[in-house]
Amino acid sequence: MRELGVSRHGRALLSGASLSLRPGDCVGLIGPNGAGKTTLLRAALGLIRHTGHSSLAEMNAAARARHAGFLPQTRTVAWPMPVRDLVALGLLPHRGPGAATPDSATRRIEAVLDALDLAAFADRSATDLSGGELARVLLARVLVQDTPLILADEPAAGLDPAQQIALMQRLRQLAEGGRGILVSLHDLGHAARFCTRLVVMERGRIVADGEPAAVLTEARLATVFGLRAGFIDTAEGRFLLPYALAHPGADRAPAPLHGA
Ligand SMILES: Nc1ncnc2c1ncn2[C@@H]1O[C@H](COP(=O)(O)OP(=O)(O)OP(=O)(O)O)[C@@H](O)[C@H]1O
Repeated sequence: MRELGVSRHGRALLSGASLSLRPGDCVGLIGPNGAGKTTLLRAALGLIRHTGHSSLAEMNAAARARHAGFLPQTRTVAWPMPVRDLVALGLLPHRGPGAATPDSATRRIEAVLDALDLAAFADRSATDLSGGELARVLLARVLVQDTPLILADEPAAGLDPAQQIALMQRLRQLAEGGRGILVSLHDLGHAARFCTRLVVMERGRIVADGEPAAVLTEARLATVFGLRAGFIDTAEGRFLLPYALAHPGADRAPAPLHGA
């Protein structure tokens, strides 16, 4: 994408966003609430009105669905359909509605359900799942779509800690297998650990793009995120752990509770 911009009611929600996603990239899109991460993902996919250039947005819907899978932040399932059928919808870009599911596709669905520990849910209604279970089912639908690019908007939200790590490992593995991943997330520790590259957004602009260690500096953590963080060294590497507000007393700090 080049110089992507989104404005609403005279306010710029996204300005001058340029970014390329290559095979092998696991790019973490990070930034405080309201920084413009969802806006960038949606504009990149052509889902909202924008200015500038995005190669995905310029494709027709069928071609785009073969190029990029999208996991939106909202996880609404309108119909009480079985999990297996919901996941099978990921095949539509490859075969068209109503076509019979070939054996290879059925095997792919079963393999993805197994890989995400969802086999036991396959016949359950998707509307009867817990939030974290549904999140995994929607990821399964994107994986069945089998696209070279995956854009995911806060896919870790609502997952338990083990599932969050499993998700981040999976996204990293997919990148290592040659896909391009662009994932928005708030856990800076996971961003630093699992992403090959981080793009930082602040007030609708990309303010940094590079390797995690170069991007997550003490100064940036303080100015962009309002955080102080430390590093924990373990046998498996170095981990970033935010532990305090950088500016206690500023508007990010919680107001005191009277009478508590
Ligand atoms: N249709 C719209 N009209 C007006 N403002 C909007 C619209 N959509 C989003 N915004 C505003 O644009 C800004 C960026 O929103 P966006 O959802 O992209 O942020 P985000 O970085 O994904 O935030 P979060 O981490 O909270 O999910 C916010 O201030 C939001 O209120």
